[in-house]
Amino acid sequence: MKFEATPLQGVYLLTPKVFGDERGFFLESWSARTFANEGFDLEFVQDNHSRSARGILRGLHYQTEHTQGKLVRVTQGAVFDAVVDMRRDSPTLGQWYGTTLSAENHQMLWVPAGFAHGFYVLTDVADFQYKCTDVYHPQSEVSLAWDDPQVGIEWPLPAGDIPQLSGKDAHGLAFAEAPLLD
Ligand SMILES: Cc1cn([C@H]2C[C@H](O)[C@@H](COP(=O)(O)OP(=O)(O)O[C@H]3O[C@@H](C)C(=O)[C@@H](O)[C@H]3O)O2)c(=O)[nH]c1=O
Repeated sequence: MKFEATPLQGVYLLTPKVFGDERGFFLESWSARTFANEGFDLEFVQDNHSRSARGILRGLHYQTEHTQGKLVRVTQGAVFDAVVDMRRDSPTLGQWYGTTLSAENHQMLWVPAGFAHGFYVLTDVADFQYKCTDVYHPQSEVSLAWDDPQVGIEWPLPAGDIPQLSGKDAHGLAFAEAPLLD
């Protein structure tokens, strides 16, 4: 597994070692030992799997209580995955990072607690799977506006297109109004 730092402290792009043979491929998507060797002592309590159609954007989400670290990957299709630093004392507060995760590149993103997270689906179907370090806590969930101009995420949207959003994500909070995390 290759661990690459991103411009946002604590966020890592991971590229697993893929063993291909005549049967297909094999990879380790999570190994407590491998991550511990890289200095990540993680305990996951929930695994999630969503499926979405092309043009759907989920997010940007975070929880102010039971803040979740997420190890995210795509097992069918491709998405543009994005995170926004919501950590009050972070030198990169309000900055974003995005990358394409796909079933082909097998890459994963480690998103520590303290970030809003979302993704935009680039293929007809995308299966998105992720491990979380804390439980779902809808009472404290925040939807940050995907298109907040102050954050300025450069989503790879076809010109003029608006992504398909859930009701709550269509009314996401502006960054200036969104609660910050300690
Ligand atoms: C996230 C979640 C949702 N649900 C339920 C609530 C709801 O009825 C249905 C769909 O929920 P949502 O619309 O919030 O699903 P979704 O928009 O896919 O939410 C997810 O978005 C991505 C970007 C994230 O980062 C995740 O942490 C999570 O917030 O699933 C759970 O039961 N457990 C969970 O952990």
